[in-house]
Amino acid sequence: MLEVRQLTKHFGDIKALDQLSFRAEDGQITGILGPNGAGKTTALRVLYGLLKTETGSAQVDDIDVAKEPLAARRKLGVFPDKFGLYERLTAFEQIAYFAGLHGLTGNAGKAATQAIIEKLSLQDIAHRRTQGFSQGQRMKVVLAQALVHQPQNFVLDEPTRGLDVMSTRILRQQLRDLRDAGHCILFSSHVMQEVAALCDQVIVVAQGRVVAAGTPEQLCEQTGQTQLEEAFVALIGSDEGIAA
Ligand SMILES: Nc1ncnc2c1ncn2[C@@H]1O[C@H](COP(=O)(O)OP(=O)(O)OP(=O)(O)O)[C@@H](O)[C@H]1O
Repeated sequence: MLEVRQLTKHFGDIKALDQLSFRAEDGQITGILGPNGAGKTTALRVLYGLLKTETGSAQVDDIDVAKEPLAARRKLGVFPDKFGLYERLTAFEQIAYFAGLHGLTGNAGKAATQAIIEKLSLQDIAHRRTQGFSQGQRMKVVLAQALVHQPQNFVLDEPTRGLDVMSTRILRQQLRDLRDAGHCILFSSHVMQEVAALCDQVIVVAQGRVVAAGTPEQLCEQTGQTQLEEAFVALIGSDEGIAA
């Protein structure tokens, strides 16, 4: 479970978060949908423990992120918006390195690495250096490194940006599998189709505030629309910065 309560954050004169509160439950895929500059990335950075706010708190399961950042991070997998690989390392070494960062070293690290490699069907490429990997192969290695410590919660910032169709499909299926296994998935997006296709719950954010929250069907009902895109326009009064 992931929750933020009453977050306010300024960057100079810009109010990036304005009393932002939302909750993402276990066993659900929750999408934060909002136009450019709405505060999505800022909110996720607070959950990772990378950013402090002027007011409010962030919670990962029963842990307060500000008070116990390391404990919170152990329960969190993060799929970054831009990803790089250490190209001199093999996929196995890269994933094992991240296992080590989460305290899984020695045999425990190797076992965890082997387990996620099998889960994501990476056996064929596990012992190749990542230099020259296709985009789909790279994405799977990054996914494996984010999940190697078996976090209960998984946060992704615009996960499919720049991914090809095949990689996007693989990633979406993984998110559904994790959801079905009872994990909490939270991702940000400004791609309407992605949110409509994947999310159990949608949190619509604009100008650092939640303007609506509910299932895609509830948001449509609430606004008297049949399509999420139209519901979104009705909720925030514009579709600027949102991709169909
Ligand atoms: N480090 C920073 N310094 C100054 N301003 C920032 C910083 N980080 C974010 N902002 C500002 O805070 C606001 C919210 O930004 P944020 O990146 O959270 O939006 P977003 O919803 O993720 O947008 P996008 O969809 O474009 O990625 C924006 O006006 C942005 O310019």
